[in-house]
Amino acid sequence: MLRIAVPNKGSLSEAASQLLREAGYKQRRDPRELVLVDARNEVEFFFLRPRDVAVYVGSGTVHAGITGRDLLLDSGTPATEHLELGFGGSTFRYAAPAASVTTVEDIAGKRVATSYPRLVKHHLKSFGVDATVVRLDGAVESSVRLGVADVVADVVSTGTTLKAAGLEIFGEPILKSEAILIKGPDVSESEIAVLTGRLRGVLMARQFVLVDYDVPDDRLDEAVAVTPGFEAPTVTPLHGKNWHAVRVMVPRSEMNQIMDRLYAAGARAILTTELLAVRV
Ligand SMILES: Nc1ncnc2c1ncn2[C@@H]1O[C@H](COP(=O)(O)OP(=O)(O)OP(=O)(O)O)[C@@H](O)[C@H]1O
Ligand SMILES: O=P(O)(O)OC[C@H]1O[C@H](OP(=O)(O)OP(=O)(O)O)[C@H](O)[C@@H]1O
Ligand SMILES: [Mg+2]
Repeated sequence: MLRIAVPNKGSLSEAASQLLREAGYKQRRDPRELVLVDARNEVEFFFLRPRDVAVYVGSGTVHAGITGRDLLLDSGTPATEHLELGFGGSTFRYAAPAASVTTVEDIAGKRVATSYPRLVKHHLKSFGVDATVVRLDGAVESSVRLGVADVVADVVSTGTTLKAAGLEIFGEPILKSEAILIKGPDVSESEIAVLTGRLRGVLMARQFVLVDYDVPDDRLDEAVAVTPGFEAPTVTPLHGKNWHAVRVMVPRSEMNQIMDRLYAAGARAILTTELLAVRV
């Protein structure tokens, strides 16, 4: 049975379970459940602390897991990134009280508070900067005000937490993170091919919509040029009319612009439909 680790709390937990649910897997109803067997899909889910997911996957006791790229890199385990999951996006950045520290080089000799010590030490080393890394469990932004650090290195999403703590980001992002599927060092692609295919299918169904339209034969090429699809659109003649019907996938984010352009190209009865799941 395939063993998959899922964050049991925190920012990634709900979205990870929702993604798995949409991919046809059973997910827990009670947030206190730690293990769940999905016998029909031959998968066992382990709900673990987000930070521990990479530890289990890296040690080989669990085949695959969902975590953040920042957590994977900080873990130092041999688990590897397999698939970007399109949620839990954040950047990992340095911040300090305005004007006190403005470049990575300025951190030399100072104290940096973080929950990601390995990641930060590695980054400082790559810049040749010698500094003291203070490891904290969370609420890192308070460390400067409370006098245990001069600089913080932490996850930034909206920036609200930093602002409230009177800190400003400086330097380039240390890392761009998002939720990812990771796999163990000895797990082959084929072992997790069904899981990967299903997750890709859900991500694709979220990113694309299906567009149907009718178009006069003499403007078919013009309309098809607007919606080339992946391979080629499905084009079917309409009965008793010099028109064709076209069915094609288009990016959800461009859906309305594409519908406008299709209308201008003579297409009519333009319909957009949500996709539930996709296999490509
Ligand atoms: N505000 C946020 N927006 C987006 N992603 C975030 C945010 N905060 C954390 N993350 C991401 O979530 C993952 C783990 O962070 P999370 O806060 O869920 O775990 P934790 O800090 O270990 O747990 P907890 O906060 O419950 O102690 C990381 O990959 C991080 O990048
Ligand atoms: O830029 P923002 O949108 O404000 O989000 C970033 C904050 O979210 C996370 O904190 P979390 O809630 O996980 O608390 P923690 O520090 O205790 O982990 C992260 O550690 C930052 O503090
Ligand atoms: Mg957190």
